[in-house]
Amino acid sequence: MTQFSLFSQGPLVLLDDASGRIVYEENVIGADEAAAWLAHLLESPIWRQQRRVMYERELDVPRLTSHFDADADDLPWPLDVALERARTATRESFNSIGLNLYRDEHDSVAMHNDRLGDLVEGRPIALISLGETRRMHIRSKKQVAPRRLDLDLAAGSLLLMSWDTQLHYDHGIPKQNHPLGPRISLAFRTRKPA
Ligand SMILES: O=C(O)CCC(=O)C(=O)O
Ligand SMILES: [Fe+2]
Repeated sequence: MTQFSLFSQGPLVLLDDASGRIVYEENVIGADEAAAWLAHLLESPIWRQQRRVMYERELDVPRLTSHFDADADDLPWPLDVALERARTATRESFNSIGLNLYRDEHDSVAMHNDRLGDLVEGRPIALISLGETRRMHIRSKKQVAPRRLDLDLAAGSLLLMSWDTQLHYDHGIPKQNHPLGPRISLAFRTRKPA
C-alpha cells in the first residue's frame, strides 16, 4: 500500500517566471530538531537590539537580530548544522547567516527587499524558520495588477527567494493581534566581500 504523508510534500514552487523564483518547503528540518535549535538559540547571548532612524526619530527595530560569518571556523551549534542543511537543500554556498528573533506577535519586519548592493548578483536568499508559524507577505512592486502572496512559514521550513525576486517583490512579517510565541528565522545569503 502506498502511504502519502502530509509531511513529505517536497518543494512547492510558488513563483517561477521572468520576475524570479520562490520555493517553499516544509520539514527540511525535523520537528524535534527545529525545537531543540529554537530552545538553544533563545537562551544564547547573541541577540542585539538595533536602532533605526525613522521619521526623524530613532526607534528600536521591532525584533532582535544577530549575525554570523558563515565561513567562520568557530560557528556555534546549531548554526553549523543549519548552514550545512541550507547548503545541501539548495545546492548553494552561503557566506552569511542573519538571525531574526520575533519575541511575540508584536515583533515584525516591515515590507522591504533585501539590499542587493550587499549580495553577490544571482545568489539567492534562504530562510529557515524555527518556532511559531508567522505569516509572510510577498508583494510585487509594480503598481498595476500587483501580485500578492501570503505564506505561513512553519517551523522547520525553508523558503528560497532568487536574487532577482528582490528587484520585483517586497516581503515582510506583519505584527499579529493574537498571542504568539517566539519565532526565529535564519537568513542565509552570499554577500560581496567587504
Ligand atoms: O523572518 C523572516 O522570515 C524574514 C526576515 C527578512 O526578511 C530579512 O532578514 O531580511
Ligand atoms: Fe528580507
